[in-house]
Amino acid sequence: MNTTILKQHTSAADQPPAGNEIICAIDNVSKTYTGGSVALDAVSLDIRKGEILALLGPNGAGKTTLISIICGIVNASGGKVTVGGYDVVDNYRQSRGLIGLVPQEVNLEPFETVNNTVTFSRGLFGKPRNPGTIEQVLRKLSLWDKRDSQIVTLSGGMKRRVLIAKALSHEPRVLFLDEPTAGVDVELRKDMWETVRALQADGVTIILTTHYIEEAEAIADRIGVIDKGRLMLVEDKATLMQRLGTKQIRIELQDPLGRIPDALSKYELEIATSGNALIYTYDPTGGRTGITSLFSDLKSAGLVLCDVQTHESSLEEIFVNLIKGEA
Ligand SMILES: Nc1ncnc2c1ncn2[C@@H]1O[C@H](COP(=O)(O)OP(=O)(O)OP(=O)(O)O)[C@@H](O)[C@H]1O
Repeated sequence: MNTTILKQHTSAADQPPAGNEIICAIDNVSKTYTGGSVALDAVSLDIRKGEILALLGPNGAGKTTLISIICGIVNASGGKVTVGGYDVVDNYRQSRGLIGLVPQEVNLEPFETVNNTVTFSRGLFGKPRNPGTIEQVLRKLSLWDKRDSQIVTLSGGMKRRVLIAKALSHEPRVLFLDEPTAGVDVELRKDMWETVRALQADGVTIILTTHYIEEAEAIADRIGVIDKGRLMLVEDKATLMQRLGTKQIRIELQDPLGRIPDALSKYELEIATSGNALIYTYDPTGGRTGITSLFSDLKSAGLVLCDVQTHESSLEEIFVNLIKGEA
């Protein structure tokens, strides 16, 4: 999978519209590790209550560092973060209590039972025992039938769900998933996406980091792109795809074409490698698409069509085009 590298890009559209409740505010956060490695450079981002935000970026971009600062595991070199209005440094206990963190690594006690594992995590947050809440969490993650099973007996997918159950055991309002599907097969990935959507339906705000553009495309409401410690872009997925996406029509021809006839030069047309098809690219947001006149001009030019297919840009194509455009 290609990773993405974008130049700085911010606009009024990046800011949440007024009236949206902010659950986590990240203001001008930087991090330089001992030894001089700059992991984050002036990152500002408001996370909206109830959204699924995907932070997309290549290896070493700074995603884990950002999550670790929000969770109070790593200290920022500069800037400020609040969760539910609590400063993550000055009011660590209150802010951390609102956060569930699902780490990248599966770090479970192999011979402990599912129920004990999740119950123990709740205790770490100083919350009183509440078997009813633990039952709800386990049922939500389809682990109730496995509550008395040892971790070692579970499949990889179930172990990942136990990690989520642990993170939800103290009833947080915000859930961070750090690379939830790194290295897992397609089926498990889709299973994880369903789990994430179900949690959102229950009112949990979800922030996930990923290398996979298709993952962001599949489940995120908003997408942030981090590269080399900078937040390059953050925007609603639908707006992003509409704003930057193009549509294409592939027109299969009865007879191969050597060059585009002069009468058609005003259209953005390419000849497909075989010569048996024309590709017409247009902006779906621009009002007039030019399709009607194109078809009429194709006919006047004596071209006989066999088939027509449409194609819309995927998020990956949008990013690749952006990179090409900025290069
Ligand atoms: N404890 C540390 N000490 C020094 N440098 C670190 C430390 N942790 C991370 N870094 C550096 O900070 C940068 C950002 O790393 P980070 O792990 O936040 O990126 P990431 O986007 O989460 O990457 P990945 O997808 O590989 O997990 C990298 O250059 C990394 O080498």
